[in-house]
Amino acid sequence: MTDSQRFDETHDVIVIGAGSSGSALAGRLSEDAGTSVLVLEAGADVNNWLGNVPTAAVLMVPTKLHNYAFETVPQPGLNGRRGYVPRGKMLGGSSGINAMVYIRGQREDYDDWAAQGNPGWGWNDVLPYFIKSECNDSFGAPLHGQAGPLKVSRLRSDNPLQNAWVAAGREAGHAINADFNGDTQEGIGIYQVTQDRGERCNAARAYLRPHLHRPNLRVTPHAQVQRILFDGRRAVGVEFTVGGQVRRAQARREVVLAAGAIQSPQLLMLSGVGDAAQLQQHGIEVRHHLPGVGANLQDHPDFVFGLRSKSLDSFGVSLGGGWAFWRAMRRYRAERRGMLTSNFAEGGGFLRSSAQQDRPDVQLHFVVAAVEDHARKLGLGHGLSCHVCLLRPKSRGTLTLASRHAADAPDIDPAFFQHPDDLAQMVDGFKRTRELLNQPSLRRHWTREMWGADAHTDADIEALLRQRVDTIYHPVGTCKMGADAMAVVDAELRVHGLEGLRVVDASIMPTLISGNTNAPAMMIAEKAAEMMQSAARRPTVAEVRQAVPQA
Ligand SMILES: Cc1cc2nc3c(=O)[nH]c(=O)nc-3n(C[C@H](O)[C@H](O)[C@H](O)COP(=O)(O)OP(=O)(O)OC[C@H]3O[C@@H](n4cnc5c(N)ncnc54)[C@H](O)[C@@H]3O)c2cc1C
Repeated sequence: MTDSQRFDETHDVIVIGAGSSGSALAGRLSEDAGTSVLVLEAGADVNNWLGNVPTAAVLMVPTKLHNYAFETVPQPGLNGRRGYVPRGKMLGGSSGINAMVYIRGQREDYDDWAAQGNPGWGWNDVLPYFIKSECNDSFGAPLHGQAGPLKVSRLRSDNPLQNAWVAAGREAGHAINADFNGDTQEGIGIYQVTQDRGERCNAARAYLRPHLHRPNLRVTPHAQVQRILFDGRRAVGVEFTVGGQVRRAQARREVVLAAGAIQSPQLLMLSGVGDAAQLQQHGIEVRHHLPGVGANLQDHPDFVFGLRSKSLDSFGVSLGGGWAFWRAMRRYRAERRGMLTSNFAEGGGFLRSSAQQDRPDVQLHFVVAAVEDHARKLGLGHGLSCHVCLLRPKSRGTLTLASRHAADAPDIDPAFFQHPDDLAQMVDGFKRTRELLNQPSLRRHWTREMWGADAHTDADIEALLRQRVDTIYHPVGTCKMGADAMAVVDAELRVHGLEGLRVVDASIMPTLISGNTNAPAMMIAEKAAEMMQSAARRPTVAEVRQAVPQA
């Protein structure tokens, strides 16, 4: 008996996961009334204050509320500590809990993808899809879009600490950058955010919810896909659980994995696609030996400076802070402005860690709150933070199965600091960031460094980094696009060696981009939607034969 028998429902395309990429893909594909699309999402539809008020993310990022809250395996480079890997579990996926920073990356990132054997993915190729996706309230042509579904706006938090950040950048000798997605990324400035008039604009709000009335679009929350079903080498559907029932849906044209960089490779492996030896260890029948599945995991290693502050413009636990928050709630209700619209990481920067770098290699996030251990540790008082992360790490990790069940976490190993250059570059980045934090305009807003104040020599700083570095939430690369033996998908995002199956999410990035990964995940989906639509319109071999009179 083949997998293709006994289906409960049939659609043209099945999209697994309604995160940043899955929502964008399904929204675009269903614009064609002739294409029926089923979206299966393991999480809920969080269309309430928790999903919409920007600051509410602080309740989800450190907890299991609409968040898988995974952990890494112990990291030898981090003194054996386990890292924290939050991932959104809802319509909108990780864009439902992220910091809303709108960044595309650097031109060279995408030109590198193309040079690695991925035609059609250079900067000039992908820019139109960023523009198509974007509705920017401040910047327009030629680099920005103002008619797309993703609302991108200036922050409405009106926090005076932003001025201190920019002034300190100037004092430290950095260029001031009004648009990190403009001609150049380098410099210090204030981030633009994916917000719609003061509310979070996650991928579901941008691409899915406005179209739920479409008869050809079915979105099923609380549906966890267990495996992809095959008929020979062709993906023909999926098996999923919803409301305690096991169901099977058939895909007439394609199954698309958009479950993100952690769960897309996991589901491929659970479906028998991956490294044969690893699958056999778990007793999984090998459908197709593809050793790159789960390899090539890359993530941004990140250090956070914690700064004690007395400023009531920062978030904190105090009597004065409580009063400020109360007033901010009233303002938010009336105007959708003020403190509650903060994305916390308001100030930004892209710097070269040293003169040897020919383009920015570290990114800063200046946070108007003291963040310790991903906000899992809360203390009394107020504070500020500054993240410094390495943009193009050389370490390569893996994602492997821990069990045969989709509901279990896989083993996530980003291999932080496995490559020695990463640590050395971060030491330089640390020093440049500390220099900036000590400029007079900013220095007057904080009283002391909360940890690491006595780290001055390179050896001290290295030890501090090993003690405290963790991810800044940008895992990619586990189903990498390419043409080499370790590639999982080709440049049209079709899984090598199989039919009717694509991967469309952050896992296909062959190398990590220089910045936050939400807008790129949507760009990937925008491009994939066009590729899938034109593939569907392409005549089959049989149609071509029929059209050409045979001699
Ligand atoms: C805390 C945090 C802060 C971040 N901050 C920023 C930021 O400020 N700016 C930025 O650009 N990027 C940020 N990012 C990163 C960015 O949000 C992600 O890179 C992006 O959302 C990834 O998109 P994706 O489509 O690949 O995966 P996701 O958006 O994670 O979507 C995957 C979806 O698949 C679903 N799924 C998984 N398994 C199954 C299954 N078996 N069956 C059905 N559904 C399944 C999940 O529930 C999820 O909804 C942040 C991420 C986090 C976690």
